[in-house]
Amino acid sequence: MDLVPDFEDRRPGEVATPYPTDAQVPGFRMACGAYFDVMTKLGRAVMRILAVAMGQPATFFDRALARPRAQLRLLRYPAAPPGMTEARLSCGAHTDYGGITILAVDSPGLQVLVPNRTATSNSTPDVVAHPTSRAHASIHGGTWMRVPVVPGTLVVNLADMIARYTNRNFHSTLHRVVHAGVNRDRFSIPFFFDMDAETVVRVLPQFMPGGELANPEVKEVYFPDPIVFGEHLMRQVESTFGAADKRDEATVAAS
Ligand SMILES: O=C(O)CCC(=O)C(=O)O
Ligand SMILES: [Fe+2]
Repeated sequence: MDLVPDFEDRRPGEVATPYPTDAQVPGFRMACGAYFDVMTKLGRAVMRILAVAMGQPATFFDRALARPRAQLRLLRYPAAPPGMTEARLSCGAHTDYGGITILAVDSPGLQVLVPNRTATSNSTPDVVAHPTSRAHASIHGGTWMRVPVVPGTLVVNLADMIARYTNRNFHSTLHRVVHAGVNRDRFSIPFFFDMDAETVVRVLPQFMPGGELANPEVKEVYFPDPIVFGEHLMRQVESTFGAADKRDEATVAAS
């Protein structure tokens, strides 16, 4: 049995889960709205910092973020049933699709892959457990690192478009959730802060091999062609949710 999140605000092609009424859960909707607004402000600030880190003016993303694609998900991973000890994926290995994800978690479970650039005998075989990791053909395994829970902090994951702008000098973090053998629920709140779906994304010249910001070890041009973010999004959503049944078949050992 896999432990998958049992609530999120929407799945592709579906309308958002209706909010409970104020009589049912007083203040819930208002709190979600307030959190969304604060995260949008934070998202803009983080993207400005990221722009500077990418050698661009702080305003680099402003146009693409005039109408951001922002989504808040409220996830609950149910506690493992009594007696279940097997380690199974609660959320299969994947990368997020757009700009950044700002994540609040209440308990451990999130793991990120620290990739090897070149093949070694220690390569982790289950990196290919999820269809979207096809995008990671150049990553020859790596080590799953447990992300510590530090009260009062948020986790920021870089997503696919940042890897594209930087020719993978900045990674779009491959991550998964392992919440098994734990007898209490886990809650997490990812806020996906992405550019307008019409944004055209191409590798910045500074990150091309030999470019002034490029790691000399990165010799390959991973993304020769520009893409429209919305098209990437559609493809990834189809491959992720279309294959959801197969997604978590692989049993994983938490490293
Ligand atoms: O629950 C988590 O910690 C991560 C969730 C996640 O990666 C996602 O929803 O994309
Ligand atoms: Fe994610």
